[in-house]
Amino acid sequence: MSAGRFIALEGGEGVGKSTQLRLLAQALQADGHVVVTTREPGGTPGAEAIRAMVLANEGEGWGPRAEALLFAAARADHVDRLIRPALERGEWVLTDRYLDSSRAYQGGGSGLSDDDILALHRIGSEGLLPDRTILLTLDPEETARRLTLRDEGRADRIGGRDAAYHARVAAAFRRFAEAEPHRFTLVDASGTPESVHARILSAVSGL
Ligand SMILES: Nc1ncnc2c1ncn2[C@@H]1O[C@H](COP(=O)(O)OP(=O)(O)OP(=O)(O)O)[C@@H](O)[C@H]1O
Ligand SMILES: Cc1cn([C@H]2C[C@H](O)[C@@H](COP(=O)(O)O)O2)c(=O)[nH]c1=O
Repeated sequence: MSAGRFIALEGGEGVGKSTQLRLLAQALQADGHVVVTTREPGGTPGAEAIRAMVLANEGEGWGPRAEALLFAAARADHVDRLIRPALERGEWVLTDRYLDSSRAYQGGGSGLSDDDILALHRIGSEGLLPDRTILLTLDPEETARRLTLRDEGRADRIGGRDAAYHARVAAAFRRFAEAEPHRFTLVDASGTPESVHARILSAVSGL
């Protein structure tokens, strides 16, 4: 059996991660691979329950530390019950967000240290990292246009944070990608879904 591969799609709100995850899964399946598609927070019943708690607009929400712990707990369940078993079966796992979202949002956006986020990941998920992380980048104006068309002004608790928060998130993603080029590939998310898909295919061709 060939080894499984683990790919994460990352980036800010509405850059096209879910759209590209679907297209990549279809291409890999057409190539004969068994593909598991999933998302964070979520992917298992426990992690989806945490998703509902952290993203709901009702109630007073969570402080940055509680939020980071909840995302790490959701990830621990996701890794333990879905991601590792699929990789051990030799399947390809494609996830819409993973650890670098915690580093960018709870770290870059909310001010927790990167060391603390990585410590939670070591404890929760034994530090499991993707084979490749595709960071989709898009200018804020085009992102806003896509989100307005999709959401018509509705946003969840984190998506609804102000522009300065999301600018810090985007800057943090870029810093990580520049600091860890062996792990990240930056992909321009502008243009048609098909043209972005072609860039992603070339980014994963080495796998
Ligand atoms: N290349 C593209 N050009 C124009 N519109 C696009 C493109 N890719 C995706 N879209 C549209 O933009 C919106 C956001 O895309 P999508 O839901 O895939 O983004 P996302 O990054 O997964 O969002 P979120 O972070 O909220 O989960 C959707 O309405 C989608 O149809
Ligand atoms: C994994 C993860 C996610 N988030 C935030 C990012 C988004 O605002 C939501 C997820 O919803 P989407 O449909 O993927 O946009 O949660 C976060 O803050 N930290 C994380 O670790």
